[in-house]
Amino acid sequence: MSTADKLRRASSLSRILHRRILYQSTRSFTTSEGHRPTIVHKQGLDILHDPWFNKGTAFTMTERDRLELRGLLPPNVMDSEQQIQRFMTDLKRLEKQARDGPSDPNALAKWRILNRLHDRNETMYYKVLINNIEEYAPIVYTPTVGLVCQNYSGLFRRPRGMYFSAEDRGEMMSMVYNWPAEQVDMIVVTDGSRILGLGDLGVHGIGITVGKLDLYVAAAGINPQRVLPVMIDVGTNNEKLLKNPLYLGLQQHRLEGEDYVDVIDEFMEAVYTRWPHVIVQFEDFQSKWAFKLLQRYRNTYRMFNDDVQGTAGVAIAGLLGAVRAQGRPMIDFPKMKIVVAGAGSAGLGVLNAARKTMARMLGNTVTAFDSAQSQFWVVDAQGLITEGRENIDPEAQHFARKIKEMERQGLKEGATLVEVVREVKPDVLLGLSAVGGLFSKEVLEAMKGSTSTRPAIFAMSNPTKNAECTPEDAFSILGENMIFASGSPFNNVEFGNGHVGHCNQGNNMYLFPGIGLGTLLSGTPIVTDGMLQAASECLAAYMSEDEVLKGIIYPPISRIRDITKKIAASVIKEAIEEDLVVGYREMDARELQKLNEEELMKYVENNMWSPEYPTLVYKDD
Ligand SMILES: NC(=O)c1ccc[n+]([C@@H]2O[C@H](COP(=O)([O-])OP(=O)(O)OC[C@H]3O[C@@H](n4cnc5c(N)ncnc54)[C@H](O)[C@@H]3O)[C@@H](O)[C@H]2O)c1
Ligand SMILES: O=C(O)C[C@H](O)C(=O)O
Ligand SMILES: [Mg+2]
Repeated sequence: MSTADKLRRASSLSRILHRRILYQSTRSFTTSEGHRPTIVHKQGLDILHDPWFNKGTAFTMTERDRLELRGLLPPNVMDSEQQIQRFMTDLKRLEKQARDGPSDPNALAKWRILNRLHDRNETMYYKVLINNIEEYAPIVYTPTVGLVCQNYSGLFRRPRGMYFSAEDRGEMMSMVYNWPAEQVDMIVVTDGSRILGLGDLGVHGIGITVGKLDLYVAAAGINPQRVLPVMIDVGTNNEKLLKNPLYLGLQQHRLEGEDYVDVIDEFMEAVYTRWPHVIVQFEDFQSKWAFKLLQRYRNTYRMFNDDVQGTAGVAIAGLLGAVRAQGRPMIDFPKMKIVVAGAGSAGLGVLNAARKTMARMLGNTVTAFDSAQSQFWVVDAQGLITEGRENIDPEAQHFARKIKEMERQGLKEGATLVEVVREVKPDVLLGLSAVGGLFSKEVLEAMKGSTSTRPAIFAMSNPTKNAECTPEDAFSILGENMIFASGSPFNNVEFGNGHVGHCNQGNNMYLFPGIGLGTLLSGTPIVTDGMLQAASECLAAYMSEDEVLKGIIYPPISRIRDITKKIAASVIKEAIEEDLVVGYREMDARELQKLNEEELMKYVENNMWSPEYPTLVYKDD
């Protein structure tokens, strides 16, 4: 019997056993008032939102099936004692001094207040978020969302989104109908295996999908009634969670190989059967699956991987900004020497896209590709990657440097980051390593040798504590002239002479909402490289000459709704160019093709949801 079959059998046996116990216990207590069943006239989310009937995670599996709750709660069934223990742990934590991150000690408390508002009144929640996006994006999104996922068992109150678990195999096609919305435009899905730079957080990773969708609503105006956060729980390899009785997910190691792919396949089939036009964004899957799943689905479904593709587009836009900031034209990009620390889903995504962009600028010939390749030096946990590396990840293979060539540069397989920076003297040092402080004083000192007139540091890892360095560290060593970007927000640095060191936020949030909205409104059946490139170029061109010369290479988050609109329009234009445009609602492909620039922007704008109360009218049917 395969592992999958064994698991299925074990789960159905436990359900039968559970049912028997339940039956026996009701039989022996039939006379006692407290144990008479309560008749309810509701099912699904209506039950979970009713304080009289809601039992949260304590709904048994049989009840979940009876009441159409399957998939609407995390998979681990808890008893009321455990529920109270979870609640009390959280309550007590508040009594201690909260240490929520370097910039805001009250971040988690703010998240709770916003989360409660989200549960009570969606329109008001999004109005608050949109009107104060600069202040609250760091609460609902990175960095606080990382802390939320780490503390999710205590913070969990009312479920949001859907949970598909390894135990639901064979059931997903019917479970999707437990979701109340007839139409879903956008799904963000994770398996919780690499949440930001925090590692495997299992089922608690659901928080990141909620955070990403908050930005879809706030920045792209996707209707909040049509978004769906999804957690696919295939187990966790986080030993702490496996031992924690209050963990909300399946307490088993992660499924691997075909068993794993079967679960993801079943999920994709189920959601596309119910909502054939939905767009699925894959988020925070560990690298080994991120690439494989992207290849598996990208030509069949409307999907993309944010960490691989969104990050790549944002990084390219930033790199082009760094070229312009030197007073050079973008076309000089292929001359940049770039050292990348981190060769996971994000690092390799950036490397592949940057190489393609350079090669295109050089004429797209074989020599152009080779020449582009030689502009990158990649350092991972084992140091510089060369062709001498044993068991090299096939995705990283393209960027492995020739041993002879490296010897000429005074470098060898496994050379340390500081050695590489010292020898290469790069224009850009870009980190996607998830190692906080990796750009140490020594590394930044080595960057002083950069041959660039304006060196750039991209410390892109999240959340804040994982940033490869802080802007203070970088500016204090490299001086005012340097360009700085980080994945999580930091404040600008004041030099005390009236000058300011700009801290740009290089985060995929500047792209994914626009990619999703453009995909939706063009109706394209797939998300192509051309569309991603168009999105990235649009972001690169968004900053004015004056701004980039001041070192401002990304827009402030206060402009995110405007930039998202423009990115969506650029994706639609590319879909038209590639003859993939289908249209959306009453706008068909032919009409869409006829729109001029201004009309296209109006079309995008008119389809963006805004948080305004509609007039409600009661109709009994
Ligand atoms: N700013 C953004 O928009 C953005 C987008 C996606 C991911 N990220 C961040 O990027 C980080 C990495 O994500 P991922 O999916 O690629 O993770 P991953 O775990 O797949 O990859 C991490 C990589 O870093 C390497 N690494 C580890 N220690 C290192 C060291 N000491 N020196 C050099 N390299 C080292 C690993 O070998 C691996 O190649 C995370 O912190 C994530 O939050 C940021
Ligand atoms: O979530 C973010 O803030 C960016 C990115 O998707 C990440 O995984 O770090
Ligand atoms: Mg991510």
